[in-house]
Amino acid sequence: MNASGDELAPEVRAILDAAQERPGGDTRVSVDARSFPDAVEETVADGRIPVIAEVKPTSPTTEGVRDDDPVELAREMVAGGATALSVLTEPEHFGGTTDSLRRIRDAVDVPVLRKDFVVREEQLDAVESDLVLLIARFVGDDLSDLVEAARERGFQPLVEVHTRDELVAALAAGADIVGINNRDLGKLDVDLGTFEELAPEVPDDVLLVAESGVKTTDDVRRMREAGADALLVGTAIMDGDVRQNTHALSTPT
Ligand SMILES: O=P(O)(O)OC[C@@H](O)[C@@H](O)c1c[nH]c2ccccc12
Repeated sequence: MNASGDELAPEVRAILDAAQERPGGDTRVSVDARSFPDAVEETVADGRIPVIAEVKPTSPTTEGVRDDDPVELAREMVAGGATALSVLTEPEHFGGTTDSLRRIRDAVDVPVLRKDFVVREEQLDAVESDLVLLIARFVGDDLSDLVEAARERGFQPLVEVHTRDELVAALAAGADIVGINNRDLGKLDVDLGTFEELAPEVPDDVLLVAESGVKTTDDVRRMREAGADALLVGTAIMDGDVRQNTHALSTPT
């Protein structure tokens, strides 16, 4: 697999070029992670739907920037019933910072996913988090090594895939938390059918997350019926009252 991905939307190409240059941390982190599988189980036992709410100040597919205090947004998401949070730390295209992740993780007690374009081992050391995103398309042949490097530091790696080949690579790398991204990072368009197509190929003991494009309770139901253990929602939560939006999407209808 080509680690850089040849046919990428220009915005994504720019994100990836910037990510490749980004330095890592100087010292190796050692994380005492909050268990994501336990958090999912507790939510289900509570009769609610596990939602990972994403603090995403902006993105290449969003208009404008939300400049509220990220910590306040995070608290509201948890008050609305979020099982976990996803925090963008990519600075140039998503308005994220490692500092806001640090502050958010101090302020809440749910597991926090670091959302970034990690392509080299030392970039794992930039900041502590409970889960860390590894995007199969971008790490290519280094996936197994990065999964292992993440686990050695105490992170729970969430491996993101968009195609069958990437899913096969993720499972071969030993991923036990897999996110199927409905957004094609080549074209940036979203199709919930991606999750429906790939989910049946995922073994039952893998925790499966449906990512991107989930906007309504109907979308939530559709992804749950297709086998999603949890949903990762950004835009539809960030648009408006984040507490109310999180509550609506995590409440069974
Ligand atoms: O805003 P949405 O459509 O709800 O999507 C959230 C999340 O899945 C999306 O932000 C995302 C999925 N994979 C990524 C990788 C990097 C940055 C962002 C992402």
